[in-house]
Amino acid sequence: MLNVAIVGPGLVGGALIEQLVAHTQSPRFARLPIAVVGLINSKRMALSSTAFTAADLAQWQTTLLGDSAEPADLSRFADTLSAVSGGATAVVDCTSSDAIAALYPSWLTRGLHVVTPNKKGFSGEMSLFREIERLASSPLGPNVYHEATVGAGLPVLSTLNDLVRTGDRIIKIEGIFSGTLSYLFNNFSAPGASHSFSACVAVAKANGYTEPDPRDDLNGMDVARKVTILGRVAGLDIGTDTLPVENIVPEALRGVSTAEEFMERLPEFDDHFSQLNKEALQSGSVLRYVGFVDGVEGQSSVKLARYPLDHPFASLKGSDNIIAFTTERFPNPLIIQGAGAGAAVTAFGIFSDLIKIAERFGSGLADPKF
Ligand SMILES: NC(=O)C1=CN([C@@H]2O[C@H](COP(=O)(O)OP(=O)(O)OC[C@H]3O[C@@H](n4cnc5c(N)ncnc54)[C@H](OP(=O)(O)O)[C@@H]3O)[C@@H](O)[C@H]2O)C=CC1
Ligand SMILES: N[C@@H](CC=O)C(=O)O
Ligand code: NA
Repeated sequence: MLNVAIVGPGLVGGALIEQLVAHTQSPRFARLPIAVVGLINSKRMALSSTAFTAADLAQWQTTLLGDSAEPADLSRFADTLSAVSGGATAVVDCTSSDAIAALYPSWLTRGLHVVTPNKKGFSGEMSLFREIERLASSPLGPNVYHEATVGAGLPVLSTLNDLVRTGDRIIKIEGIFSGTLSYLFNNFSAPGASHSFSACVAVAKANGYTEPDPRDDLNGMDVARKVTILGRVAGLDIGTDTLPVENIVPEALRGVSTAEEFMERLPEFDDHFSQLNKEALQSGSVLRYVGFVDGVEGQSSVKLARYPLDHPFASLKGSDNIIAFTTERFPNPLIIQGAGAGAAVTAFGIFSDLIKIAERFGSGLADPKF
């Protein structure tokens, strides 16, 4: 049995719970049993010594967290999880919190596996990244998987890891790494497109593509974090503090205090973005927000660029990401493309990581008991 505890069940964590419930109810997956044993948000927590029932999980907001009398206490949450006997236990961090990412070493030290779509632990302080890597490197010790941190559920990090571990040399990785910015520019910057910039941002937010605070997408930091993660997995000493990052948030909007105020005031700047777009279209190009990992010259960057209409980046659809790996073995790049944001595809990436752990550690083991 693989026991799963979810920190921060929001949009993505909620979709994961739905997928896990469908899994537990399907006889096809009986060989890979997964049980949800804990949930915690910033206010409350719920833990079960025998795994939550599918009926309770179907209404987790009310039945499990809403009705729980237990205040959130991350330290007691981890203590209880590490006392589970029977099976392996994975903590899934579905927050975007730096403070939660800083707890991964303590969870790993207690033998808890970590799976997460949260980019902070892998793109923040290099010392934290290295500590996580060190603790996850012991052959029989706990695992860390974070496929959903880049390209949501697309198999980007598993592919990169396989290239690196089999001795290929990464020359460059370039692409469109943000579902939000892909959706935004695919719909805003195309011949004949008539949507305003702010309206496209509002739809990306409503579709669940943006970060909890959409300024993290528009200021380039979300893409910078992904470029950092790719670079570090490829073995580069790279960080968001030194990476050149183009922030497309207009100067006058950078100081607003809340995400709500930012969204309210964004339409004031539609003319500014229309002008940028007009200039690109007049030169036979479209605008696309791109990231670039340079494995050779150390010139990685994140920026808004113009691409001619016949370039593959110019014809992307929806929230698609496109990631092109140029390596010694793949001088014509190995390309991965598909939806790079949204709750269901992100939860799929987390779930597929959990299945890897269940295959290695969980099957055939006893049911959970605290
Ligand atoms: N949306 C997408 O397409 C993708 C998202 N991701 C990543 O997935 C993660 C989750 O995103 P999303 O689901 O949209 O975010 P949400 O804001 O919907 O959910 C985040 C949850 O985290 C909880 N939380 C915040 N701080 C804490 C804390 N200190 N302790 C416990 N719980 C906490 C919040 O709880 P409360 O309500 O109590 O504050 C909330 O339920 C982010 O890291 C994001 O970058 C990655 C790939 C794609
Ligand atoms: N906000 C991000 C979500 C996934 O990482 C994006 O738009 O790509
Ligand atoms: Na991915």
